[in-house]
Amino acid sequence: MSDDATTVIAQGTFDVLHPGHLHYLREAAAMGDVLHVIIARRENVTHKQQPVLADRQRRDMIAALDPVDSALLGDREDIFVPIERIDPDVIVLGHDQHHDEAGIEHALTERGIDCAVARASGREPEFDDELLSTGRIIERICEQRC
Ligand SMILES: Cc1cc2nc3c(=O)[nH]c(=O)nc-3n(C[C@H](O)[C@H](O)[C@H](O)COP(=O)(O)O)c2cc1C
Ligand SMILES: Nc1ncnc2c1ncn2[C@@H]1O[C@H](COP(=O)(O)OP(=O)(O)OP(=O)(O)O)[C@@H](O)[C@H]1O
Repeated sequence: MSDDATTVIAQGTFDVLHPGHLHYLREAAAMGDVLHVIIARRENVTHKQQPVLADRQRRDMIAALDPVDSALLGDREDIFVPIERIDPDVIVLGHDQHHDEAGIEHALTERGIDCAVARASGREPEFDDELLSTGRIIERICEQRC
């Protein structure tokens, strides 16, 4: 890849995969030439229930998806460590992620990382019963199989 390639970072938990994840990763990939995806460590998922699936399993599934050039497990302590290493041009936040653009931009500037922060769009269900949320899929499994 040439030096003027645009490098993009997406990130998330990606527990049980669904088409909303694909929508986000396709949109992130379309913002540049190379897409790196950071997979949140289980211990750092504190804003909702922790993932059912192991860190490596979630990473390996994301790595196999077409829009993704590389998938890596996040840092355990400092979310800016992988960003410093990858040195992206754009970080894409998911449509519903609790991180705010201004806060991330401020932290990047403080660390001397020159990088834009963008927000992806959300994808709505295209047919009745399409589930676009890991939490909802797990609820459905519990309702129908437990
Ligand atoms: C720019 C950025 C970088 C991140 N890097 C890491 C990381 O290195 N390690 C980690 O465990 N979590 C990291 N995270 C946090 C997770 O992705 C975080 O849990 C995220 O909010 C998951 O949201 P989701 O469950 O809505 O996908 C990062 C988040 C952002 C916004
Ligand atoms: N329906 C959707 N449309 C667009 N992006 C989505 C959709 N669902 C998830 N994403 C994005 O995918 C990334 C990973 O999402 P995450 O792993 O939190 O899945 P989730 O289905 O939202 O989980 P949960 O239901 O537990 O909140 C995030 O950036 C999130 O915004």
